[in-house]
Amino acid sequence: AQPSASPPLSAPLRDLPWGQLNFLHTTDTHGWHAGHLQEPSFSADWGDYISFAERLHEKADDEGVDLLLVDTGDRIEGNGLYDASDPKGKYTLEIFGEQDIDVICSGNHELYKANSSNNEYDETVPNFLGNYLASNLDIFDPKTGEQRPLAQRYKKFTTKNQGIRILAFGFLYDFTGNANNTVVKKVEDTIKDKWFQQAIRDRDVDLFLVIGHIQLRSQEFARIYRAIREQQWDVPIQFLGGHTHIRDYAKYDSKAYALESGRYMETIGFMSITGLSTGGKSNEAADPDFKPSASPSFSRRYIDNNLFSFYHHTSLNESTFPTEHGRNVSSMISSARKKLQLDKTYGCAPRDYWTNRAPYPSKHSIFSWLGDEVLPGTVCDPKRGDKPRMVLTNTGAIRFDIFKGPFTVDNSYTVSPFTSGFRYIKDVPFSVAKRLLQILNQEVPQLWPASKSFASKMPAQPNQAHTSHGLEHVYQPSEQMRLGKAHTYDEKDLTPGYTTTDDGGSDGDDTIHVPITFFRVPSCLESRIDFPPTSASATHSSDSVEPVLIDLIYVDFIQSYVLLALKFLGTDYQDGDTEVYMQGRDMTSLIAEWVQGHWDCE
Ligand SMILES: O=c1ccn([C@@H]2O[C@H](COP(=O)(O)O)[C@@H](O)[C@H]2O)c(=O)[nH]1
Ligand SMILES: [Zn+2]
Ligand SMILES: [Zn+2]
Repeated sequence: AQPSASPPLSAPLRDLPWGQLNFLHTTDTHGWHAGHLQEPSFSADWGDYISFAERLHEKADDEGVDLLLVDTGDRIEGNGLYDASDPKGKYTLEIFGEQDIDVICSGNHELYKANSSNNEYDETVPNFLGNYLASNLDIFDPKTGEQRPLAQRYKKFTTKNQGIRILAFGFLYDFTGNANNTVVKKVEDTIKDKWFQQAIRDRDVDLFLVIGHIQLRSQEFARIYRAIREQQWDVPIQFLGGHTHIRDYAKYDSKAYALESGRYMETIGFMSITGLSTGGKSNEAADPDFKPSASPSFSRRYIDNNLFSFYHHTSLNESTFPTEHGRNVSSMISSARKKLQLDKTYGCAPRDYWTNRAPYPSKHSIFSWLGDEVLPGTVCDPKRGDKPRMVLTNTGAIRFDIFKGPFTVDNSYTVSPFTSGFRYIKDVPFSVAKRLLQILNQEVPQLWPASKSFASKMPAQPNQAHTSHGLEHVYQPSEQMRLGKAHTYDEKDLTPGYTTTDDGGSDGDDTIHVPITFFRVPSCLESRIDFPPTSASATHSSDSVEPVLIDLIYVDFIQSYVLLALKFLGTDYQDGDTEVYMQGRDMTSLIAEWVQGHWDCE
């Protein structure tokens, strides 16, 4: 990380619970490999993570235990470092590939576009050859057109220090939104495959490791768990998941646990197991009394991704912590950011706008801002003029918050990275269109943003007033932090942050925080534009009369759901009735345009 983003917080920390076998886990990094420039809690970059992993490897080797690195996908889409380059991923593929990852798999985001899955096949798989697993994922080879596994289905290996024999799989949930150059086989079908059934019958295994871009409390993981347990009732199983962007830890049985490690480089998951058998390098040979424990112990820690945490967990400091390799990767990141001009400012936000930290609708809700200001100010296709129109978007199209202050090129991608354009159906009866939102919000959970699941883990507080909890502290280093002074623990000095409750209790987070309040948001929102006013003085859409016909505009990502909802309402619109609206525009460019026109920096 750059010095300006260095150690942010002098907060009380829980130590890492080291064991015989240890994991560092990342998931859903979505291009945030430069870390969070506006939030010190998450300000370490991928280079710092490389230093961290190298230092922990040294520690593991000193102690004679093992450390494995895992990544469970969604490495792309969500940050200028990936999305602003042409082609996308020009810098991040190489930056990410610098980390030495032992087991890795694909997320859904690698597969939305043929271009990005081909990148996996041509670059990421060869870079992690032998470690990239694709248990239920095929690709049509871009050169031959032949359908092939994206990577090997599973791997068996023995750990370096303890000699633990591990059989590992790498799954993706039953994703259906992929481009037509890949094939995702349903988990329930894959586990019937001969290769899988043979693999799980292997008796010379000390641990099954199932990594997946799959949430922990899902049918997919439950099916894999049951399939393994049908053959091996007693062998420990470690699951490492992702996709829902949350911190979570689930107990399937006393020898089977699962960890999910958040999103956007906010969290480095740490998992440890002690009491495993070590058939690969028999401890029994070295110690005739050695017995694997009847019930191994599992433990987890969610590390806030910042240097303060990294220094603490390595017992090192600013001068002793970074490795040459880590430093070089941090330089690669800052040079890529410069080339992409990610710090160029479009304007300055007058206040914070939250995805889930403010209720919707409200002054601080990013969705209120989008629906009330951005869309009305930007959605107009010259070929349709100022016809009354209604815009529908899924809230999942908005991925991150806006902080008060400079709004940069980078922020335009962190808020909305997707290249989905807009489409429309002309002259839809308003009597039908006005009923769409309610149907979309009730019937289409697939449209929910990942953060919806995040919010749904929190106690529902739909009517609770937004409390800022002094959020300024999260991204404004205190005097003591800047001076690097030691800090005595005192509750009133705690900073707001993640306070996770999971199947292990509420002691999983490394940094002790005061909680942040999260609010649920609907799946979709609508914006009504240029509706006929009731009187000459009317300025708000709520002061308008109902038009008879409107142009129904939506982001093309939700087209199939919009058409389905229209069918449900008794109409018969087909794909052929839809047309492109505002050719070449997407949410990223609309937001950038609106900010440039409305948010001055004084
Ligand atoms: O073009 C797109 C692609 C995705 N979305 C939204 O993202 C989630 C999936 O993201 P995860 O990181 O895998 O959770 C999807 O449900 C949509 O809400 C989008 O809006 N447009
Ligand atoms: Zn994701
Ligand atoms: Zn995902």
